[in-house]
Amino acid sequence: EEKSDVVIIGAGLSGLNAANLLVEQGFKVIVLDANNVVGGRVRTHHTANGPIDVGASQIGRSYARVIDACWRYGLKLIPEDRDLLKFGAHYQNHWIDNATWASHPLNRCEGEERSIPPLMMGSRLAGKYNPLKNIDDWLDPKFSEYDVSLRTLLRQKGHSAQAIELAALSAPGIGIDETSVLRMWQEETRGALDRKFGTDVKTDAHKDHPFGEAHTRDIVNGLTSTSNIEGGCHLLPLAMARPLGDAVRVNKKVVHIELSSSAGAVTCADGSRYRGRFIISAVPFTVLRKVKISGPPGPSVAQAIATMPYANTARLYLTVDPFWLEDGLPPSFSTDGPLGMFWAIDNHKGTGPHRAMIVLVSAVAREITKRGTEQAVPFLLSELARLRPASAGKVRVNTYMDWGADPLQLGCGFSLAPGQVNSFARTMLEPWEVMHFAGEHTRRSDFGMESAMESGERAALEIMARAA
Ligand SMILES: Cc1cc2nc3c(=O)[nH]c(=O)nc-3n(C[C@H](O)[C@H](O)[C@H](O)COP(=O)(O)OP(=O)(O)OC[C@H]3O[C@@H](n4cnc5c(N)ncnc54)[C@H](O)[C@@H]3O)c2cc1C
Repeated sequence: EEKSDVVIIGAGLSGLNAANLLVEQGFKVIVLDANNVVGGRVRTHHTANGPIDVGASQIGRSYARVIDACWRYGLKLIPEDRDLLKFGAHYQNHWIDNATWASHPLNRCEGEERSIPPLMMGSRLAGKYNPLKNIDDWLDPKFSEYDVSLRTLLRQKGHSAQAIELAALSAPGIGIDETSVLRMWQEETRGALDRKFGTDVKTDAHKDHPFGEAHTRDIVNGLTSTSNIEGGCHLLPLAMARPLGDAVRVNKKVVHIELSSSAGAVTCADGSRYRGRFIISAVPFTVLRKVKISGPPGPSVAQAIATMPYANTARLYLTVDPFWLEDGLPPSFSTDGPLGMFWAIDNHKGTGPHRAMIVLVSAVAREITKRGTEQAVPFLLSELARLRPASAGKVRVNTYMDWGADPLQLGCGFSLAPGQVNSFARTMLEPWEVMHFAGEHTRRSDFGMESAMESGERAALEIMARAA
């Protein structure tokens, strides 16, 4: 049995940030990760066409901790080059041009709903009613009445049946019924803050991006609105693990955590055991709920571990010849079928190969996971060929990633079901005996990678205060 001050479970950004901060303050730490490499949801696949970030890639201007870490470790931030070509939609077996959708015979929406492109309905209507001003308002009990699903909110606001049906195809989070509106607004309010850094986002040809992104190439404080890490985002967790040396152990799948009021012990699948005065769980609750936890009953976090839902995304990364020049249909498009979305990425030349992605979220992502990776890729390619016969022979696969199928993740990001902000989100950070919690799912005010860093910092500070 090996002893340390703090045993950290999970070597994603949250666990690694907590570890580095604790080591700086003189704590002995051990970081255990079940995977054979650190990084978790920051992962780069090295393909014949160069590195592809299949997890996190985008670094906003307001990502103080992530940018600081990149600069500290000498990683080069480069402007993101992922402008999407014009979007349309394949809806009820018809091709829809967003520009003429308002007068399309299939459009049965009402009033101002009519001019919202099908793909944008979920995020536009969710955003329209967002009353939050500050990034932690989502946890303020004064907004507790909004801990409801988007469908409930849209019905309360009198939206048409078709607007709600379209919102269901594109709702942020897991889906229109599965995610609390407060959780959607947390992400949106934090995203709005990011867009305020530097210059205003200009209205440009890419404003109909499904996630509301609009990349500006203006340089402010050395950064464009969205940066990537040259060579791949995975270089960041690798750099953060390096100073920790052999305190980071990979291939260590934690299967049992024993807790008391004075210490904790962790057992791995290979039988190795680690004892610590404190423990930090920095793994998603999808996987923590499969780990046996013994000791006194847990506080409200136990309910969160057992029931917190997770969203999924699966993505097929392609190189394509511009088949849209042949069929005249929109280069990028959303569908109401199992293909999800096809994103054609501008190569800034028009002709020649382009990068492209098939992006599945919500219900279609859940469905693709059931097929298994080997069947998923041919299935998605056949769907693309069915919808766009001109793509035949013009599509090459670079790589594929389904986060719901990864047994160490079982999803791409946390969600909160309607009612869960009120039932446990405000109190779930209370430690369970000596176990503290980090990970993007324990965020208070940030999002994406920055929320993982935020949470690792908070958990480290909690332990420093308790140990003092
Ligand atoms: C497809 C995708 C795209 C994204 N894009 C962006 C983006 O562009 N910008 C952005 O800011 N954020 C993005 N994110 C979010 C970002 O990746 C996450 O918020 C962040 O990486 C989460 O870090 P974490 O430390 O909380 O968890 P994780 O990275 O999930 O780390 C958890 C670790 O726990 C390990 N583990 C699991 N089970 C066990 C066990 N039993 N024992 C020991 N170890 C275990 C795992 O192997 C993993 O390494 C994206 C995420 C995904 C999936």
